[in-house]
Amino acid sequence: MLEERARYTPAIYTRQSEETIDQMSGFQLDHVRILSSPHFRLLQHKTQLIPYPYNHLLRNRLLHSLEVSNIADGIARKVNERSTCADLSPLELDLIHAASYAHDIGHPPFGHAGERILDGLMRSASGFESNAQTIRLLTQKVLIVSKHTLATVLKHKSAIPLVRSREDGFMKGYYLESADIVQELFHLYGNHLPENRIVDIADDVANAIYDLRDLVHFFGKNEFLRRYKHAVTPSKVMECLQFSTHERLDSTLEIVCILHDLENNVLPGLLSMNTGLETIALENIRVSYLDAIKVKILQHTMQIGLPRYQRLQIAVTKAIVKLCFLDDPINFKMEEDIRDAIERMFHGLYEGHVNVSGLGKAYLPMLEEAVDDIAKARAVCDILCCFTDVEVWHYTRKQQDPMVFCSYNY
Ligand SMILES: Cc1cn([C@H]2C[C@H](O)[C@@H](COP(=O)(O)OP(=O)(O)OP(=O)(O)O)O2)c(=O)[nH]c1=O
Repeated sequence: MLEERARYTPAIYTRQSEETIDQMSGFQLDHVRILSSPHFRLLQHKTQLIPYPYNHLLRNRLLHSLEVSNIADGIARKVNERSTCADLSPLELDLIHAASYAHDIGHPPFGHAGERILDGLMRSASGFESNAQTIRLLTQKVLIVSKHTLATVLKHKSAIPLVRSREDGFMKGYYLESADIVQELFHLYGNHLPENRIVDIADDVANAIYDLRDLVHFFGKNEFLRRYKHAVTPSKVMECLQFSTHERLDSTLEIVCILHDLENNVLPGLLSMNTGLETIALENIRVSYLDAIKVKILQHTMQIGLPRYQRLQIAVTKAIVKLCFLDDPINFKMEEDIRDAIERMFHGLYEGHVNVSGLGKAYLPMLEEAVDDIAKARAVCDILCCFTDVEVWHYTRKQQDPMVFCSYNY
């Protein structure tokens, strides 16, 4: 199975399936291709927020992609109601679903932690960035999708320079190798594609709804509350927001209101430890975001966005996740172990030593075809992204299960 993953090539269609394909819209085809691609399936074994693969109550990247698709669908339907009134053609829901499913397929094992570690290893060759990797994957004849779907998935507007110094921080962008196609996308679709905006908003909203739920399930009610009371104060949230939002904040008053709203209307349901009440709480937040979506149509162009309160709500939730989990010694310790595992696997692949059961040496031809060291390092990243969190962990930890995360004290 791993062998198939590393060497995945597009399906060869029979005459009969070609006819079926002809009957599908281009976006339906994109949707089906992504749904059936191994890269999409692998997301079920990649970290979303908490790298704790055997806790099936926590989200993984696949579940997150489904959440994004669901929320983006809700936003697009709302937009379509407005466009019908304004005599504009409606947005294609298949495109929205295809792009939502595809938006994270470039993520490596262990999600953002894996991304930062690979970026460090790739500093002399443009680094590693998940959205750049998604665009690479979707433009490499590995998983062919339409340009419109590609433009919907593209997150960043500038290229990552080829050479970066060790001291440079993590950089978002697309790889220079994708510059021509990205320019073409800007030329064809401009900078403000409504579908792109919708998937972006849905991505943020999905995290704002479900990240807190993950924290409650990971820590348990009492430990979550202890951390929340200790770490989440209006001034600490304000401090986090200064780095993470462009919104102007003059006082902590708005933050106090948002925290109050969250503590009274969202947390009780999440902390009830009652599936029914939790579902209602999650559904209420989802509906409140969808109701808040603003659609403006000006001279046949569409502006889609959330009001300031909801934008701040998203930023405050990110801050809570950072204060209660991402900046916690538990997470730093996990990241240290993940660093060790990813670095060893990267070097093992580069040197051609990796021989985990199922993969064998199937990846060697990909390395042999690389024309120089930079191409070889990029091929190693491609191959590494075909592994799951647990596989990387097992390769370097002599089959020791990542359940060890369980024993971390908090
Ligand atoms: C920055 C960061 C985010 N996360 C989680 C929090 C959210 O669930 C999710 C997204 O966080 P975001 O900060 O919204 O990151 P992003 O939008 O750049 O990335 P993407 O949508 O591609 O994931 O990742 C981590 O687990 N570790 C991190 O270091």
